[in-house]
This record gives sequence, structure tokens and C-alpha cells, in this order.
Amino acid sequence: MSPDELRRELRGRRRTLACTEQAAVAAAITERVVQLATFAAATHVAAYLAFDGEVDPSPLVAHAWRLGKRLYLPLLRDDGGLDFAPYAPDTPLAPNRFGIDEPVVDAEARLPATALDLVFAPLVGFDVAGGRLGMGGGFYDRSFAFLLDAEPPATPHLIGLAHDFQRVERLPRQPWDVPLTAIVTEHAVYVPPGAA
Ligand SMILES: Nc1nc2c(c(=O)[nH]1)N(C=O)[C@@H](CNc1ccc(C(=O)N[C@@H](CCC(=O)O)C(=O)O)cc1)CN2
Ligand SMILES: Nc1ncnc2c1ncn2[C@@H]1O[C@H](COP(=O)(O)OP(=O)(O)OP(=O)(O)O)[C@@H](O)[C@H]1O
Repeated sequence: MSPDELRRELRGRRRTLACTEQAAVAAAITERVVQLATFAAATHVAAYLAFDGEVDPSPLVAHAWRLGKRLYLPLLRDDGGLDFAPYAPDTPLAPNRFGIDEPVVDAEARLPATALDLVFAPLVGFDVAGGRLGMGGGFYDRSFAFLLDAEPPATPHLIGLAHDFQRVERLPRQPWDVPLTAIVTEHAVYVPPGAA
């Protein structure tokens, strides 16, 4: 199956999930994530606003706010990368060109990806080696390309949040693909061999 066919199939399946199922998955994933040492140690944490059936990080975000962590959301850059904007309960939001809400911020409030400790990444598919299939825009790969040349343990940690059915046997690895540090689903925490 080509990456595009796989994307179509997995996105279709994601969209069929009922709200109650989505809520149960989000709660189970939150319980696993909050037990991770990388989460406990992180201060600057990026999440995303779920769309198209993605795992909803909002219960995790609420928990992180209560712990006093600083949360961020991705901002599209004109060059195909991402910056990150502070995200608090009262942050004004407006939709980007994909219809996903982003914080409305001044240019000087934008943070580069290097400023983060931990990133919860949306994904369409993953494999247990840390491979990630995204929406096909290359946004996360471009933004975290610096991790490919960094000495481990490199930061930020990239943790994929996924429904367990999004796990596939083996994704083809492209030279620009930035591997995930871990993937958390409602059933398990997958830590690729060699990841910190
Ligand atoms: N929740 C969330 N936020 C995110 C991402 C994500 O995957 N999920 N991104 C991760 O990179 C970035 C946005 N990337 C995206 C890439 C493609 C499409 C998309 O819907 N594409 C349409 C067709 C393109 C169009 O409308 O012009 C599609 O494929 O159906 C959406 C977001 C930043 N924010
Ligand atoms: N570091 C990079 N520098 C330049 N181009 C890149 C880089 N990373 C990815 N790309 C380009 O982005 C395109 C999409 O990549 P890919 O299919 O891996 O995206 P994705 O990880 O599925 O999407 P996303 O991160 O937006 O969710 C590729 O055609 C690739 O050429």
C-alpha cells in the first residue's frame, strides 16, 4: 500500500470513532502519559488541537496546566515548518489555512521548536520502530530535523499520541523522517529500541 492509500484508510477509520470512544481513548492515554518520567521532567510542552479523529490531547493539556507546565500549540510558518505559541485556557484562537485553530500571537511570542522539552505529536500511522506517518505536509519533520544530528538524549522528546489501530507493521523510512521517542496508545506505551 502506498503512503497515500494508507493515509486515506487510517484517516477514514479515525473519523468513524464515536465521541464516547474518543473520550475513553483520550482518558486512557492521559493516564499512561502522566506516569512517564519525560512528562514529569518537562516544563515546556507542545500539544495540538485534535481534528479529523485524532487522539484528543485536551485532558492531558488540562492536567499539565494544573501541574504548572507551560503549554504550546503549533503555528504554521510560511516556509513549511512550525513555530510554537504559548497556550493557556484564555488564549485567543483563530483557524489556520487547514481550518485548525491556532493562537493569535505577536511575532515575538513565537517560539522555535528547539525551545521545547516535550512534544505530543499528532499522527496518522506509526510503527514500533518510531516511524511516523503524518498528514503529508512534512511540517513536523521539517521542524524537528535538528534532532537527526543531535547527540542522544536529544530534546525535545517527540511522543506520538495514537489510537492503537494506527499501528502498522513497518512504515517506509525516508531520510528526512524524524523518529518518535515513544508512542502512547490506549493499550500501550511503545518505546522504540534505542530511543531515550
Ligand atoms: N491537529 C493537528 N494540528 C496540526 C497538524 C496535524 O497533523 N494535526 N499538523 C501536522 O503537520 C500541522 C498542519 N498540517 C496539516 C497538513 C494537512 C492537512 C489537511 O487537512 N490536508 C487536507 C488537504 C489539504 C488542503 O486542505 O489544502 C487533506 O489531506 O485532506 C491538515 C493539517 C500543524 N498542526
Ligand atoms: N527536513 C525537511 N526538509 C525539507 N523537506 C522536507 C523535510 N522533511 C520533510 N520534507 C518534505 O515534506 C514532504 C512530506 O513529508 P512526509 O510525507 O514525511 O510528511 P508527514 O510527516 O506525513 O507530514 P506532517 O509532519 O505534516 O504531519 C516530503 O515530500 C518531503 O520532501
